[in-house]
Amino acid sequence: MSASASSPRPSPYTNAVLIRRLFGLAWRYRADCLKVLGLQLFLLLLGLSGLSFTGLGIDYIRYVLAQREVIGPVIPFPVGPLGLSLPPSWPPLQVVGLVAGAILSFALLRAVLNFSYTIAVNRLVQERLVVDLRGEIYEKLQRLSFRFFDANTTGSIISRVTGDVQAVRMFVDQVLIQVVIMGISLTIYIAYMARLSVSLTLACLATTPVLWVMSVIFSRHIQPRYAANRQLEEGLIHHFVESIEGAQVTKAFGREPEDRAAFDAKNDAMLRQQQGIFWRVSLFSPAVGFLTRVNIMVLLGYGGWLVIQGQLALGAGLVVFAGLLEQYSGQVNQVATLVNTIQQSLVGARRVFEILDAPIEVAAKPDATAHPRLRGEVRFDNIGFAYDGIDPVLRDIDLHVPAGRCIAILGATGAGKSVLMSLIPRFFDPTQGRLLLDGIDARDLRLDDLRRNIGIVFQESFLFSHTVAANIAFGHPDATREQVERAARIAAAHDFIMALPEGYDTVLGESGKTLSGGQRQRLALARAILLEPPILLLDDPTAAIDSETEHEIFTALDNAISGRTTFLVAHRVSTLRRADEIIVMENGRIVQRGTHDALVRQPGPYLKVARLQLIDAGEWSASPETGGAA
Ligand SMILES: Nc1ncnc2c1ncn2[C@@H]1O[C@H](COP(=O)(O)OP(=O)(O)OP(=O)(O)O)[C@@H](O)[C@H]1O
Repeated sequence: MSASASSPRPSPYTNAVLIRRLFGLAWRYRADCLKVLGLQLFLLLLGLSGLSFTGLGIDYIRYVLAQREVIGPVIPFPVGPLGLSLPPSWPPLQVVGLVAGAILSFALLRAVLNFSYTIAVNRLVQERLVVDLRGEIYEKLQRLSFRFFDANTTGSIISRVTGDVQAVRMFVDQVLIQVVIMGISLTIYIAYMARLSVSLTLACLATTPVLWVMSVIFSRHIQPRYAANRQLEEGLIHHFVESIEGAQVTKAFGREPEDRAAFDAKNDAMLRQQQGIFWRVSLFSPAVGFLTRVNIMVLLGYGGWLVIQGQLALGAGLVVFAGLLEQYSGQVNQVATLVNTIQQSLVGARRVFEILDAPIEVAAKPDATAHPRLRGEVRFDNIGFAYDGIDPVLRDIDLHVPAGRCIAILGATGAGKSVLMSLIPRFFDPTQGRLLLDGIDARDLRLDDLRRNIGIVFQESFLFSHTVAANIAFGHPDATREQVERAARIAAAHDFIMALPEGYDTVLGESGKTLSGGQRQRLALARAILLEPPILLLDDPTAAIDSETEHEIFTALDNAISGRTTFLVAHRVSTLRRADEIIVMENGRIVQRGTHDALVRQPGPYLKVARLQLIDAGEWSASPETGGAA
């Protein structure tokens, strides 16, 4: 569900706003649009020329027959458009051949131009507009905060980047260009028909207002259905994504039949909804087609009478008029498709603009100062944070960490440890108080500078489907193989990497799924270490690692950590005691802080945790009050 869709305020995306924005988008490609339009105009002129020559040919044949007194009295020598005259001295067969040759040449030229037109349109929309728009959305998605991704499902985002972008491009090639072409060609057809006979033109086009009324009614009915359709498709993609990601859980619990039934229900709902659209479109198109056929009926009745009365020529008059009316009707028949496409593209455009316009909550100030290298001093100054702006998950956090200190964080699940750490790289901004780095408000630092100074290992690490070496060097692509290996050794990853089929050049499966959880974490550690950042955030990085390997990693990490400001979420006392200071969190507050030795001497949550673990390890020798921990 999109952020704006859930908002009680009316959507800012009215049809007028969307159309204006789409025009703005097309304006960026005006040179290509003009080229496409020019080609279409030329095609139109060629079509008209072919038609005029057909009329001229018929009138010439009629003239020859009249001269030979095969039909009625002698009629004047026919004159073509723009006063063009056929050579009167030529034998009739040659003249007819000349006319046929001209018509053939026009048709050939039209075929070549049609080909160029198709290429030009494809280049405009598929090679430029769609590629640019997808790139813009991708770029925007990278800058959007985590709050956006919490509010929008993966399915919704995927369907916007794929289907909705195509709907936007349809506005350019199938609506905008078509409307201009339609406008120009209908004007030319009407003007040409009116030049032949004003009364016949008025009679034949009498059904046009009915058509416009029908189009407006159709638009009003179909647009909400397309919007609902996109929502249903979004739900379907969301189901797909979740069922692929959660395949293991579904199988483990034997829930495949229920999963299949849930999918079928969504699939059916979408089918029924699409059928609703299909029926409406299927009814509208033939209704438009029928109206345009009525015109032909009028033409034959009234136009035929005008010819018989001698008020209209047969070839250059009635035949050309019939050809023009046919072309006119063909264009008007497109109205059904056009109205349908407009509604689809408006729905798609709204969904694309919702992403492009989504506020970037975490952004650097325009006058943010450059600080390529921080020392690493971190101060939480009376910080509070609430995801929803109402219920705080962090309260009154005051914490000063001088550069180079290691702070371990202990707390029950949901205590706020990860949120606290996520404020340092500004994944979120505090809703109260300030975060200072080297004494500077984090909001005054350039965002990329800030993040390049921080190495992070999350609870669960994401790896890309590149080589092991490329994953370790992700934040420092120019690193040498020696640097990569050194980081891997510190993270206790070198030995298992060397056991992989291609060592450091082994390409990992999707999201690193071919590795165990502990192996993935060690690669993520190596990735963070390689950056040599002044600030390291380690969010329970060894949760998936056995205690022996954890010990191995932390012995090696001691080197990497020393001299860096480190925030380390851990649950094992053996790890916590390595820190310069330990903070204990409960319900979003810091409830205890101090060194391991100090904390085991005072009653409180740390003592409880430490006592249990140290007793288990056989290291607890006396009462805590006397500092009995080993
Ligand atoms: N994206 C989110 N939207 C809303 N609330 C969230 C979100 N992420 C976490 N929370 C809530 O914030 C609180 C703190 O979560 P946090 O992840 O910091 O806990 P934690 O101490 O790191 O726990 P754990 O040890 O289980 O990782 C929890 O109550 C959690 O439900």
